[in-house]
Amino acid sequence: MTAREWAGRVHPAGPWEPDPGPMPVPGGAGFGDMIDALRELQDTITGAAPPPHLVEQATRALREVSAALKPHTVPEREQITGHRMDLRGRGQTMAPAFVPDEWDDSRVSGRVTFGRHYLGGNGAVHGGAVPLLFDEVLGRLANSGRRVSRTAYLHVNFRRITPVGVELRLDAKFEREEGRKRFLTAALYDGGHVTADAEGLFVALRPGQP
Ligand SMILES: CCCCCCCCCCCCCCCC(=O)SCCNC(=O)CCNC(=O)[C@H](O)C(C)(C)COP(=O)(O)OP(=O)(O)OC[C@H]1O[C@@H](n2cnc3c(N)ncnc32)[C@H](O)[C@@H]1OP(=O)(O)O
Repeated sequence: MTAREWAGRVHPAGPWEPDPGPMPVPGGAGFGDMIDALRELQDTITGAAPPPHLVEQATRALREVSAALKPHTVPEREQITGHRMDLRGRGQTMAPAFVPDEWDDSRVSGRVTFGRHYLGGNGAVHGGAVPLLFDEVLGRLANSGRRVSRTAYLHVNFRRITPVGVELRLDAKFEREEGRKRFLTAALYDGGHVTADAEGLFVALRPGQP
């Protein structure tokens, strides 16, 4: 079973928890640990001011890891990152890992922490990383139990700074559907305060549309 076929399996409990079934998981049970280690590395490198000799040592070590993995490069449909729905953040590090707590096909509520990697400045998350998180969560909700759609627009309001290193709550809602158009909203909370909110239009793809 390829990673993409595996991603299509949905747990009876809901679309945010796929049913692994009796199968060897693509990448094995440890794939998520590798991705967590990569997240940690991104945060650590972002925050580090190491001496030059340590920079050279780290560069060599990173190149060694890349060289070991490169022979295992696969086409997109067999790629594991982004397809392992059982893992935090679908097993990718592009967006911060969203951890769903409650969900159905019309709403999801969960937690997220932007690590140091996502720092813009003065303790605030980069203004490009917040829409990335909204697109990830709204996109996944838009497609939950429905035909695949793509983001047509995503409007984001930055209400106050989104702090780095703080656990935040994100609530997202499927508002309505008009033909192929799906309208969704979301808000990101630091305690009782909204730091950013979003409205997105997702358009269901026609057969054969990329
Ligand atoms: C498969 C295995 C996967 C396994 C793993 C699963 C992972 C699952 C988790 C995914 C989580 C990440 C989710 C990320 C989601 C993205 O980020 S997708 C990437 C970013 N988006 C894109 O690249 C989209 C690029 N744009 C397009 O492809 C096309 O413009 C679209 C959006 C498909 C629409 O084009 P179209 O199909 O030709 O539709 P069109 O007839 O023009 O418009 C249809 C309707 O929408 C309206 N509309 C279209 N665009 C707009 C707009 N910008 N503003 C207002 N109205 C608009 C039209 O006016 C029209 O309205 P009506 O006339 O019907 O009232």
